[in-house]
Amino acid sequence: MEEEQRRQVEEQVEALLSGQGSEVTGCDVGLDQSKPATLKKNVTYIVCGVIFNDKEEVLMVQEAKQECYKQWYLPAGRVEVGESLEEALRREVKEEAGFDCEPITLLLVQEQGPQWIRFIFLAKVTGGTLKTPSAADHESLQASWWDRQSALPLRGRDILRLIDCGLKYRQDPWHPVTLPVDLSCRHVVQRLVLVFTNAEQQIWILLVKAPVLHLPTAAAVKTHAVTWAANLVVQEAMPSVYYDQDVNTLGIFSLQHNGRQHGKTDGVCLNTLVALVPDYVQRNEDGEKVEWTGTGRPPPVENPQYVWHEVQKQTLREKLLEKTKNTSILPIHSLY
Ligand SMILES: C[C@@](O)(CCOP(=O)(O)OP(=O)(O)O)CC(=O)O
Ligand SMILES: [Mg+2]
Repeated sequence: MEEEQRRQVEEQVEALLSGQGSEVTGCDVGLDQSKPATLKKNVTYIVCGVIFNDKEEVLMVQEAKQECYKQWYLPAGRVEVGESLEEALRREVKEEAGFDCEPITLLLVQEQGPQWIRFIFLAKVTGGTLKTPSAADHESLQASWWDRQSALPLRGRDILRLIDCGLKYRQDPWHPVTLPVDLSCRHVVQRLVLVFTNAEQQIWILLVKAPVLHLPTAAAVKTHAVTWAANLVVQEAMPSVYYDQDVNTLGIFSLQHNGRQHGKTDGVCLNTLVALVPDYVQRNEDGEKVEWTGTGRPPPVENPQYVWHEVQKQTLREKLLEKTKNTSILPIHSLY
């Protein structure tokens, strides 16, 4: 029975690695500290489009808002109730720049806790016309292609890094195309593929045992970064060695969002790869701290709800080791 469950977990991890999602059926950690996500109440999602023309100029919009009047920014805006992230992107680019667009991939997710998550897309123009000053309205004054060299009064310099992300990805698509998977979720959660690897190329994944073996799912709490949820899991699984570990969220395999039912499916599930790396020291059998040599087994779990599963499937092991080494997955940056 357990063997079958382990096999199923490995199958699920392979599916997540290929960018698929899977239904969020429950939450193991943090649900008591988090409420169902409700757009414009306890979560704000922002979409932002990085769009280039064939001269590698980037599409910019001139803001009409009082607080940033006549300053330039990427087309961006808040997701509205009932929208998918891609629908919000298309709407914002149309309203602010006049173009129809098609998302190519997510480039980056930025977060300041579940109450502010920004999804940056690389996208391409598929129709429409550039918004001119004669079409100025409350959404924007106009749009323009920017050569990224000439002086331009910016609403925020934070977009320079986003433009760089887009340029780098166009030149070298260094992670798989990653677009939101249309699966509903009530909370903002991280489903963790939390791994421990050693110098012998072995790799373990931390699993929760009941009701059946599964990947830990942790709800984001508003007082911490979304990615803090992984720390909560490690703290619960191995409290006495928690402070000797680095919990590194390496990136997102896939992202699930549906958004159609306000207050019921406003959540997001981030399927994340997290590496547990002992600090430069580990403890020996006598509990003394010793230099970690990169060999050996993962730190023992102390909570009977958790168990380490050593990956058996060769192809999965190789894929996970490669992802963990090269972090060739969608990045998530906590701006907390
Ligand atoms: C990331 C932003 O700076 C840009 C998006 O916000 P907007 O103010 O442009 O929102 P809309 O009015 O919906 O277009 C917002 C932020 O939180 O900093
Ligand atoms: Mg805007």
